[in-house]
Amino acid sequence: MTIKAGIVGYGNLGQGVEYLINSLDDFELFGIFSRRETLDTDAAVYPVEDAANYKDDIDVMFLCVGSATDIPEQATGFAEHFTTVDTYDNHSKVAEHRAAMDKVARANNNVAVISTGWDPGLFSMNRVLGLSLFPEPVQNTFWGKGLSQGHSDAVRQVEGVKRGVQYTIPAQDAIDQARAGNGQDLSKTEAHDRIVYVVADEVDHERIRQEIVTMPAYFEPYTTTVHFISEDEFERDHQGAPHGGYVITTGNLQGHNASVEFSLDLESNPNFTAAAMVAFGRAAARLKAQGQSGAYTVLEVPLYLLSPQSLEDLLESEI
Ligand SMILES: NC(=O)C1=CN([C@@H]2O[C@H](COP(=O)(O)OP(=O)(O)OC[C@H]3O[C@@H](n4cnc5c(N)ncnc54)[C@H](OP(=O)(O)O)[C@@H]3O)[C@@H](O)[C@H]2O)C=CC1
Ligand SMILES: N[C@@H](C[C@H]1CC(C(=O)O)=NO1)C(=O)O
Repeated sequence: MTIKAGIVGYGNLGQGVEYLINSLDDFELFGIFSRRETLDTDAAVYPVEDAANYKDDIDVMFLCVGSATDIPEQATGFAEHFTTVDTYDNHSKVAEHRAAMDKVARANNNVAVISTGWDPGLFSMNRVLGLSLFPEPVQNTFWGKGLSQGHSDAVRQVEGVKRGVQYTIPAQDAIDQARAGNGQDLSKTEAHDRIVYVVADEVDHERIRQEIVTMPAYFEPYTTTVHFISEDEFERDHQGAPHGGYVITTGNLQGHNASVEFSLDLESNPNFTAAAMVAFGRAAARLKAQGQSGAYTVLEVPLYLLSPQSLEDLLESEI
């Protein structure tokens, strides 16, 4: 089965998805749907407002737009016409997003796999797995040091921000405590600092700083530092998007300690997120082919559907 893919949004994530779709044997790229008329790509480019005209040409539409505003405003409109995959990562509103996508996807006999990527995504899967293993599990999640695309997108949505990125810094002593099984009293908000770099006109600096540090869900619970820099400094010092993190779960079984750790070390956050998104896109196409409809988080997608191999082959080689 060759999966015909569309991409909405040609930012960091959209470019990563394009690379993967062009690299994989079971996908082919129909085109890219953008708010901009010209993009630096060899792929066919279409106005995003015309997307519904191509509903019969695309098996899976990858929504590579921002989570701060784009997904809440646009995703259900795509789920009306397409089977979709998104990386929505405002954790506090994932259940709300799932309900909205489920209603539209079911009404239109489409599948919507939401909040894919690594957190939410692979970290979510590993948190649930770790918590399922022990009577009294102790679990901690750490991100970084690295560039959060979601937090950077949220910064860029603040009026007056011309360029913006956010780096997440975990406290090493907190990680050490979690690994030693002493993470029960750790607070994720106290265990991480958030550092933001912004290019903006000086007259807007104080307002922008306040809007960022008080931004609910993204920054308000954390210690956040905002630096204002020049365009030249931004170009010089803020290229690339490395990231990573850990989900650490410890527990005791009849007097025997156990520690379970899932870690990521990413040279490119967007390329890895795209890899997770495309694997769930493969699952979305299969769920649709099975006659399924509605919204699915990563916790609800059978793992084997992500693989390019058949279940039979996986049972032979990977069980
Ligand atoms: N769940 C997870 O683990 C992860 C989730 N994410 C999510 O992915 C989302 C997208 O991240 P990312 O791709 O880095 O965001 P970008 O800001 O790079 O792209 C988002 C959108 O902005 C538009 N855009 C990009 N560049 C320009 C430009 N130069 N001018 C005008 N518009 C532009 C694009 O739309 P258009 O082409 O129409 O202009 C694009 O769809 C994040 O908001 C985050 O929430 C990211 C990483 C991990
Ligand atoms: N969704 C995140 C992926 C991870 C990174 C992160 C953080 O640094 O706070 N939280 O979740 C992203 O957009 O990069």
